[in-house]
Amino acid sequence: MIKKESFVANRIKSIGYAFKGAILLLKNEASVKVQLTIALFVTVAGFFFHISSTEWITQLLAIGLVMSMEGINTAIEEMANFIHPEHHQKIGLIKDIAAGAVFFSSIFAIIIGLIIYLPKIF
Ligand SMILES: Nc1ncnc2c1ncn2[C@@H]1O[C@H](COP(=O)(O)OP(=O)(O)OP(=O)(O)O)[C@@H](O)[C@H]1O
Repeated sequence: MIKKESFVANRIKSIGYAFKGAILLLKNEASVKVQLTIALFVTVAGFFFHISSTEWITQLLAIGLVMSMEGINTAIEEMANFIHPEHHQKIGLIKDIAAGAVFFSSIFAIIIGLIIYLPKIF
């Protein structure tokens, strides 16, 4: 029983740390702020154009994927700077690869947005 309580308490603590991380990203990362602004914009567009449940799910998945990728990219950048603050070709490569992951998710999120909204606009 004590074990179960500590498990639940630990899970609640972990959610607290994750929430703190999400707030840090939203406060400090310019790209996350831009992504949140775009997310709010397309959410308003979703209500305006009365998109379907499937379109909402796809749109929310795209938003979640891009913002999560950006968070992981930021964590990798922070870790790289901490481990090796000096200029190094390998650090540059690591950062570029992490940024490439964000690029992939962003490109496909844009394509999803075009598939949803282009037929409704034109
Ligand atoms: N320590 C380093 N050694 C070698 N190249 C680096 C180093 N730091 C950054 N670079 C290169 O500069 C690019 C930009 O690095 P930076 O850390 O400013 O990332 P950023 O994408 O501009 O960050 P943010 O997303 O926070 O604006 C990297 O992708 C990498 O090519």
